[in-house]
Amino acid sequence: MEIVHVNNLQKAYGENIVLRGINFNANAGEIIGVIGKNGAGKSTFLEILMTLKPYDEGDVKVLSSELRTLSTQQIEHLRKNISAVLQPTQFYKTLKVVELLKLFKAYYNSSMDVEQIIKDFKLEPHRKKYFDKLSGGWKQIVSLAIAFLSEPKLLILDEPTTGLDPHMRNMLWTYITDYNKRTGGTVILTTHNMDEVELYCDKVMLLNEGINEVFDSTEGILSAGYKSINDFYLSKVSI
Ligand SMILES: Nc1ncnc2c1ncn2[C@@H]1O[C@H](COP(=O)(O)OP(=O)(O)OP(=O)(O)O)[C@@H](O)[C@H]1O
Repeated sequence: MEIVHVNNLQKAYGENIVLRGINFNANAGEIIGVIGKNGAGKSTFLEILMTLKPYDEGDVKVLSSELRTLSTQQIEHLRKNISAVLQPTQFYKTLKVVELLKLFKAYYNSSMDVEQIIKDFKLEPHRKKYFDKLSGGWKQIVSLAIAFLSEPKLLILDEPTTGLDPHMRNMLWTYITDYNKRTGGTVILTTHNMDEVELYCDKVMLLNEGINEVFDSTEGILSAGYKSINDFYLSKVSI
């Protein structure tokens, strides 16, 4: 089942043409890594999928809805089935971690167990701390835990592991892959860590000069003769 379908997507900020014709699709249950150098347009692409940014040309279908044709109400409905963690946030100043998780559980009407989430994300020592007072990495972990709490069909993560220590990075990837196996949820993420892409992603989209220069399975790329995804990236992308 197709979860996302993108055809000839184009997006400019004024004179700066960032996306020049992206073709992309994500099927149910896939984990897809979007890679490319700083400023390539990865976040812009994810924000469009998340219905947070308008685009200039092309078709973008998410969970069978063509974004351009949706009313505000339909967009709100669609957003309930998508979860996203974009760049780390500074809100929720006055709530403790456990209160935040309970609040979002109620908001999403989620059947997930908050105590299990606290355990899975190693949040026990931080449960009574104010979100505002957590370190950057732990804020990110809490934001990720909240994203999973909605049991989304589509999860969009912008550099989810940046700033996490190796144990937390490992914990997050274990959670993502388990979630994906358990629920069949689709995950689209950006990262600059090519080892993670190689280990955990089914498919890779390389954004370069505004187009999807490569969109292939991780295995397909490796079987083309590259030693690693890092090797592939360095060969394909110039500074
Ligand atoms: N709101 C905005 N207004 C104007 N230009 C923007 C805006 N957001 C992004 N850009 C520009 O669009 C281009 C792509 O930015 P984007 O953040 O999508 O890239 P990225 O691949 O996610 O980069 P990075 O890896 O550094 O996070 C950059 O040239 C950036 O300056």
